[in-house]
Amino acid sequence: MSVVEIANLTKRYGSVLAVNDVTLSLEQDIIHGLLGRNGAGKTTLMQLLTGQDFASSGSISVFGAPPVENARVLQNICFIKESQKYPEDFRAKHVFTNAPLFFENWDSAFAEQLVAEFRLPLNRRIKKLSRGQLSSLGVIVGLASRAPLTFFDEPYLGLDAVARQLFYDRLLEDFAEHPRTVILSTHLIDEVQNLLQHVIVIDEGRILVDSDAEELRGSATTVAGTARAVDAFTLGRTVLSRQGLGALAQATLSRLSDEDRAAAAAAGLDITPVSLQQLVVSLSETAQAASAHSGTSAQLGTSTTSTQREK
Ligand SMILES: Nc1ncnc2c1ncn2[C@@H]1O[C@H](COP(=O)(O)OP(=O)(O)OP(=O)(O)O)[C@@H](O)[C@H]1O
Repeated sequence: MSVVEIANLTKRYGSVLAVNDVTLSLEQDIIHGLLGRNGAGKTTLMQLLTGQDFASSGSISVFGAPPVENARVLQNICFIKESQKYPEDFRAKHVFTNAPLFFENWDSAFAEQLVAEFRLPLNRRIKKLSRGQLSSLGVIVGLASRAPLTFFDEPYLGLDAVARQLFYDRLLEDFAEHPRTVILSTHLIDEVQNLLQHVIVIDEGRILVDSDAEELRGSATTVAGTARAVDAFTLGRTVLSRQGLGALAQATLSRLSDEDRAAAAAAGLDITPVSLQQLVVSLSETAQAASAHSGTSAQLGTSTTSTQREK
């Protein structure tokens, strides 16, 4: 069942198309990754979905209704973002005393546990918190709110590696016990790749990928070897990216059949699966090249459309 349905959604800021004709649905109780380069449109999309901004055109349905000024919808949403504003003079503890008023499923014991684990100083004024501590505060609210629809927009700027791992661990554990729909926007793709069940890649406001994460992981392969062997093998196939170094080269290709693999191995090529991060980079590069070539926003090559939602 889908929690979010958007159709032909567009958001313009003057001449900037921050979100460009996006059609998408988000399934209930799934952890989604929302990935893309700086300025791709991730925050704008989340602002539209959380009723913080109006669309220029298109439709949005969240829990069956448009989110803007819709209390029934908004009370089921938690949006954690770096730019969160708190009342002047608020201390961290005030956030936790107020949170149950906003979040029906708020779990105070879980919040307390997380405060201890993240070592968040409760009595300190929020404006005095370090960047990482401020991120911890957001992450704790996002987890303990147990909102049916939870958005994390780059939630961990400034968080150290230990705290980030803690976030991933607690998210997965708590999600297992209390499934909900999560949208996690991040640039740290390698770190979260095993956390994500569904991956959405946005570029210049358009959806490049909308795919089950497992399917996506198996959807591309890198072959490496002599440039001559790589080029012979890739001739006639869709190449997502190619790097060369002197007489050596490697190319990332979309899904290879068993026969393709055997042929690559017979040609002396090394075959390795592509990480989600490499894949996102390759797809973004392909899209950019296509965009530059056609003068319009990119569509992926035919062989990668299997990773895109059927429209
Ligand atoms: N209020 C605004 N006025 C004008 N342009 C805006 C506004 N908000 C966003 N934009 C532009 O819209 C585009 C999408 O921005 P958005 O913040 O959604 O990207 P993002 O994917 O979240 O980027 P990042 O990863 O850098 O946070 C960018 O080109 C940005 O400059």
